Amino acid sequence: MSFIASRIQRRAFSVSARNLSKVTVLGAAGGIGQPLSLLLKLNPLVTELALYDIRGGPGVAADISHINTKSTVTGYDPTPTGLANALKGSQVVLIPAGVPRKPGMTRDDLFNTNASIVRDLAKACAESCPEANILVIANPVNSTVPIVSEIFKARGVYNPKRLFGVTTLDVVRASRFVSEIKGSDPADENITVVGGHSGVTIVPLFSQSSHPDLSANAELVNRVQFGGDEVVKAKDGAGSATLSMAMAGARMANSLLRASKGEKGVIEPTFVDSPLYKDQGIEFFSSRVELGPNGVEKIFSVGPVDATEEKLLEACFTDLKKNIDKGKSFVATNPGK
Ligand SMILES: NC(=O)c1ccc[n+]([C@@H]2O[C@H](COP(=O)([O-])OP(=O)(O)OC[C@H]3O[C@@H](n4cnc5c(N)ncnc54)[C@H](O)[C@@H]3O)[C@@H](O)[C@H]2O)c1
Ligand SMILES: O=C(O)C[C@H](O)C(=O)O
Repeated sequence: MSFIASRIQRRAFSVSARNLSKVTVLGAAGGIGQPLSLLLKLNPLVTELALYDIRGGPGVAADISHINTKSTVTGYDPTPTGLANALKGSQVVLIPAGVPRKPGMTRDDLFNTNASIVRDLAKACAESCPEANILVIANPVNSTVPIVSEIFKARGVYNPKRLFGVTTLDVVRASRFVSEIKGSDPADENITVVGGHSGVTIVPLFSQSSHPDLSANAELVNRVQFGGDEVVKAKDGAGSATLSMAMAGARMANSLLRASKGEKGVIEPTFVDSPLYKDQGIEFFSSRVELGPNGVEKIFSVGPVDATEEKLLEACFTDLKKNIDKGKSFVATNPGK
């Protein structure tokens, strides 16, 4: 083959490789995993969908694979080899694997079960797809994201631009709740929510929206901070938000895929390794983040806040720091196999 022909062939390969987007869901047979996988199957940017769960992955995959969109769908056996194959070549890995809350529980009450699930899945990711974008949905997000970072660091493959705690549901809720009050279209309500993803660590910044008066609406602020509890209570022991979460997770994955294809100006709120409050010992923080081909492109600062929001941020910092430290020390004391 001539030099030019081989160059053309190599270029064609790299262009088509760039157009291939394998997305993996770990926990694909669960309450979130199933509708999330369905929404990903409907996304034309996804070319290959890999579904893994400790039970039921192949069944969900067989079902979804009959949907007549172009992507291929494969369900993997719950074995180390199945997990490795599900992850190999993946560009985006979503992790909703883990137990959900029951009424009366906080997200932190899930730590004892979910920390080791996420730790072990993170090890598999570090091994099989160290360059993938990892989107952590499993709670408590404030602690599970630091767990993933510690595992990647220990293996020398940590890239802070590729690790995301999914906090999209908080802005989805905030815009919906505001629209209910204002009688507006939620699509027109852009509400910034910063901090973390549990209770008082969720800080909506209504002063930055087109309704600055709403920052004084304590009931609304509380509803955004504890929106998850509303669903847990209504489901009465049958779990937490799954359908709205699937929509939020699919939106975040879609934004990452769009940005990875070169689209500019794609911004999502997400819990990332962030410089914003590192001087106060807070290593991860959710704020508006511009996404790009390398994952995190730009982390926006919180911006101006009013006196009420200043107090909310103070309460957020105290809890968030504890949650992050808890995740980090878990890996130090429970490194697993
Ligand atoms: N980030 C958010 O905004 C947000 C929103 C809603 C729920 N969540 C969290 O997402 C998690 C999942 O919620 P759900 O309602 O889908 O729960 P679920 O119990 O319905 O589903 C969890 C799935 O994970 C699987 N699983 C467990 N261990 C696994 C492992 N080691 N490998 C692969 N799969 C494994 C289970 O078999 C199950 O199918 C919970 O921790 C919940 O708190 C987060
Ligand atoms: O509330 C929960 O436990 C699930 C999730 O974090 C949510 O915000 O709905």
